[in-house]
Amino acid sequence: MSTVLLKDVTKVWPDGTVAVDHVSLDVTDGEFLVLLGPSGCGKSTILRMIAGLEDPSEGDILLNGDPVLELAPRDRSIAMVFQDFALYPHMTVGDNIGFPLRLSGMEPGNRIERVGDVASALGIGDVLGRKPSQLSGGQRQRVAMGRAIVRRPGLFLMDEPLSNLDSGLRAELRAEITGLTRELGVTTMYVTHDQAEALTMADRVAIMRKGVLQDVGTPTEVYGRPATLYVAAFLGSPRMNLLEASVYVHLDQYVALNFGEQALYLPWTDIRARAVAHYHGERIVVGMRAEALTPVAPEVQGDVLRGRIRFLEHHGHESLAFLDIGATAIVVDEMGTGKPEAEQGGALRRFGSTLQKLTGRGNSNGATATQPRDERSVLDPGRHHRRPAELAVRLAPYPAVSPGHPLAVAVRMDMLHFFAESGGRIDVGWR
Ligand SMILES: Nc1ncnc2c1ncn2[C@@H]1O[C@H](COP(=O)(O)OP(=O)(O)OP(=O)(O)O)[C@@H](O)[C@H]1O
Repeated sequence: MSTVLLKDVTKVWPDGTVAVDHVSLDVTDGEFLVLLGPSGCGKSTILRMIAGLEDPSEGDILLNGDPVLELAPRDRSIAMVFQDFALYPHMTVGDNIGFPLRLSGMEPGNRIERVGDVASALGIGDVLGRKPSQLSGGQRQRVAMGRAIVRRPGLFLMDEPLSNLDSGLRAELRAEITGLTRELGVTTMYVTHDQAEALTMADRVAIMRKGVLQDVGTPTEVYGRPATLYVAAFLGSPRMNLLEASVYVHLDQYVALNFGEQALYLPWTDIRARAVAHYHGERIVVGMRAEALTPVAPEVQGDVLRGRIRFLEHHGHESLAFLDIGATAIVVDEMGTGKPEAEQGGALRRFGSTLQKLTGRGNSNGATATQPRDERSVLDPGRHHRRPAELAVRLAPYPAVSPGHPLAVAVRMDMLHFFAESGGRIDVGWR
């Protein structure tokens, strides 16, 4: 049983690369936490620091409340599995799995029993007498996992253990890994760049970008209410539609989100309207996932966007239509600091200044209206770019439409996401 606590941890390599940038994270006892992010974002470095293989440049890492660097390696009770694992080729599967127990001096009878239990939990009980060369890739990876977990570590660290396997095997092993770690109650940190893997396996997902922790939450939280534009863009398939909108406030009536040729209206009674109203006269990014969009008959009015199908993608169980709606899409390459907008300190100040603009007087919540415009984070063209939007909409498997057809889609306003151009989420009380 283990807990892990990272307190403001930074890792700067000697060449100046900041691999991990002030990351704070806690992993509770028995939790399965997935570290998710693109290649080079610092995931492996975090695991290696927790294992005591690298020292943090700043900050503390506590294992069960004790600084990890003060613990002797044998007292850490950590097992690690990597993408490139090496089995002992001359040993049988059983001997490979049992090797750590032999090293620790466990008596052969107990050893054989423990190896048998682990092997059958991993579905390799029938190949214990084989050599690694006589196994499939998936079986070899199971042996590597068995060898890591057989000592019953308190903490299991896995670094992309499935990335060399084909997709069918990956899906199968995902379920086995989560089943096994839950059964054993072992705290697990699992690194991957595969968002589907993260969302299906994790109790909680921690999403990283360029060494910075962007968001931490259950799969439902990070998918349903992503903290930053980057997280919104990273999670989900098809990707979230991210549209540039200019905001216009009609006080006490609605907040108009203008997408160019058409608009949506957030009623003033909507709890998020006031947060979005801070951006009166400015541009924000409105996110809508395909599940927030439902094709409707052309005559339907209300919260509807209309466009023409540019192209269709057939995925077997569904089709995706990509609509030209005369709007501008934001394509995220790299986004600002990735900190929630509230932490960037702009939201309250901007609300004050917006209300002043609208009413000519100060606001009622006591926020000051002194934020100069040029202090704001602005769109950095090097970090994300715009292009004509192709709104992804889900259709039935064999839709009775083809490219060029007009299509109207009803928009679930309660499923919209609002982000500042600097990348932070702007609807207050967002989770
Ligand atoms: N020993 C090292 N010396 C210098 N830079 C390093 C070293 N190890 C890693 N880095 C750099 O630190 C950053 C983070 O690397 P890390 O391996 O933690 O990323 P990652 O998210 O695990 O990537 P991947 O998914 O590709 O393994 C990268 O920019 C990488 O090039």
